[in-house]
Amino acid sequence: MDFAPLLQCFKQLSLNDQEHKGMKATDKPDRAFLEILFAKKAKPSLEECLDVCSIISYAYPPSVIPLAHLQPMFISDLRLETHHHGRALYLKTFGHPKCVQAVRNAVEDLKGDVDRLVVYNTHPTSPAERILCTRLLWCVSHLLHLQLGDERIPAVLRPRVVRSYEEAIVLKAEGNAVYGRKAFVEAVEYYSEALQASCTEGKESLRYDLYRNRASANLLLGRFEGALADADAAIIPSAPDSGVLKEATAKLNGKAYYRAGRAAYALRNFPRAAEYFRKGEQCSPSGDADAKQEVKRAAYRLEEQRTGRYDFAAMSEAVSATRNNRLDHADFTTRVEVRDAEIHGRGLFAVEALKMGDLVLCEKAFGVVFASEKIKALDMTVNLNTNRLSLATRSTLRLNLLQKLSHNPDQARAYSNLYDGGYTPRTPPQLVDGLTVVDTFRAAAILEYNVFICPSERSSDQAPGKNNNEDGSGTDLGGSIGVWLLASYINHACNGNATRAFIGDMMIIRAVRDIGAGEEVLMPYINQWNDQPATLAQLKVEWGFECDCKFCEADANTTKAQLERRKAPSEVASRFLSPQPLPNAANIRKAEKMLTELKATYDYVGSARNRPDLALTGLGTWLCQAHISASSPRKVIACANRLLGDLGYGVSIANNTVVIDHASGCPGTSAVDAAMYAAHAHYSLGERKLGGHYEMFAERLYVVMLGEKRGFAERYECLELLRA
Ligand SMILES: C[S@@+](CC[C@H](N)C(=O)[O-])C[C@H]1O[C@@H](n2cnc3c(N)ncnc32)[C@H](O)[C@@H]1O
Repeated sequence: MDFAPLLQCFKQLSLNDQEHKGMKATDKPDRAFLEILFAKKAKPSLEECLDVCSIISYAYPPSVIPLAHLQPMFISDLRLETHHHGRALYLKTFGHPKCVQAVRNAVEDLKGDVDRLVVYNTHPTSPAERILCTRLLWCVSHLLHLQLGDERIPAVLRPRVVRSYEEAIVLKAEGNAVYGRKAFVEAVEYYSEALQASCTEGKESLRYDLYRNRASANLLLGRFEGALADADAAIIPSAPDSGVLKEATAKLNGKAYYRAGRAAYALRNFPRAAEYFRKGEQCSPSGDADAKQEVKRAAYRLEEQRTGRYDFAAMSEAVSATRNNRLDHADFTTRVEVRDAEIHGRGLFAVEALKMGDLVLCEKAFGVVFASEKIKALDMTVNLNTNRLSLATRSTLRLNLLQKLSHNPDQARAYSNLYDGGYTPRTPPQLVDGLTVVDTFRAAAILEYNVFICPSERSSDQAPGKNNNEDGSGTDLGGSIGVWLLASYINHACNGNATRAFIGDMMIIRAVRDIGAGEEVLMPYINQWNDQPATLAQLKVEWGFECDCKFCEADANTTKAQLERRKAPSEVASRFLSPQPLPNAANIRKAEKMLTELKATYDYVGSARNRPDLALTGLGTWLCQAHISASSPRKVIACANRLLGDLGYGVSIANNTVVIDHASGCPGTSAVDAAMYAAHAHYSLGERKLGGHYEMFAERLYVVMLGEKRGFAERYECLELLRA
């Protein structure tokens, strides 16, 4: 579908709006109208319903000036299409919030003037009440939500400030009540208010309770950095030496350590998590069972992190058994590091020598949205800055990430280090008035250069040989999609030395050939290496660069006359293969002739010179299969070796040993198939050792491409009989 006209239309609308820049709005709603519009149970208006598209407007930098230094302003000062830099607008909501794409409510300012406030970039699953509820006060510059007791609230709007210990107790009880109803955002607010109040000397136990409770609510909201800080603050440093009080303190500390451990675990700080869980375990005389379990779990993660040893079969099984593709595993990153790259900006480099098939990196998604997940429809996002339009999953991922970043400043900083396509100005995430200010425009730009498409469950589900759009490459229109922080530093090469596969939200990157210590890790962003024009066009459009790898260089050196000569035999071969012809002698002769003609149009196929086209590998594969049908194992072996050669894998056999040089191979199902045809032909001739060498190579390549062995035995089951 061509979205260009739609995009153009949005751009034009935005330009039209610019004509009113600096003017005062003349069509402001009055209070009576707003009271009806935001009455309890009021239906969304037609205008609100038509707002089915989120528009990322022309970018402007976020406000990073603390509230104390902003000049107050009023609704009457607002001007159309104008960013009121350096100003703050204090508003109080007075309607019932509605959530239609964005969250809306009626607001009034200090003079009693009214208007509608619409907040975008909220998560689609957050109820409107959480975002613009009636008991909140807002300052609008960037949106800063002020607690009721906040002294920055102008006196006229300021509600009574809770100061006494007794009031703090009431607030804590209210917090607990809303927590019980799973209203965790509100619970955090109550606990925070109570914390402002409960500063009375000698009442510290209330503070510990409040921090501990807030840690729990923050944990459930995914605000892990806040949860960790709260849980830390909830740890009671000194306890009486003995007696009931000692026991009670240990119990409370056990809870605090447990929550701190869970937050650290969620932040993937496994050593720290393990430490907290261990301390939690020690708080109970018989050893807390939950904490014990968590100590064990953290130990597994530490082991994965240290050794890179994962039980991929079990991970894959877990995805099927639980239907949960968000896996609980650590990252393995010790074999690589980020450095300045020759090709472009930063890249990822091997810090030790790696062999073909070795794990380069295994990483859990920083953020991911699976197509299979029920997404409350956010239909479309149009980015006027990058001229891109994204659908369901990508829009949801953007909102998820914004939530994660704005509540976890350290994670926001890690995300903000990723490539942003040269976005300016580069405002780093920073804490202003206790909030992490995230430049949402830049965050969206970063997303566009760093997303990977992933399969719904795992790479091995894909039917091998099919170039379906679930291989972690290419453009998506609503498919599963995610961001992997470290993998994002990997630069592209069509003939890269690594490739990626997925199990759930874990990205598994393996070496497709040996990689020297200090060598840059490169992988193809798009895996359709046999369609060069499409690949290059996509790289240009999506990632903004032209590839100059060895393949592309060879392609660029291919003359027009050569391409012209290749066109006809390539088309003839494609027609011959679709539908697959009968494997009789006449067709075999025909295929051999076509293959010779096609190969004559290449200077040199394989060995990283020219990428072999689909017709060529198709003919090679068909010939192997035809000779299997004709029970001609020697011919199968010859054809399989030729196909492997055309794919860049040099095969040599000496002293009853097969050596496959994979230094310049094009990894793919065709190569795995070819090796397996050769393996089974040798088995059928009783040459078990030679067959075994081919099979080992095939299996290794299969795991490189799909991340695990699952499906390998089934795929080659029919050939298996020959080995017996
Ligand atoms: C996911 S980032 C890779 C990391 C990036 N080089 C960095 O400095 O953070 C993707 C961007 O890297 C650049 N890039 C990747 N591979 C490249 C290549 N082969 N040639 C030129 N630029 C490349 C492009 O600008 C692309 O949009």
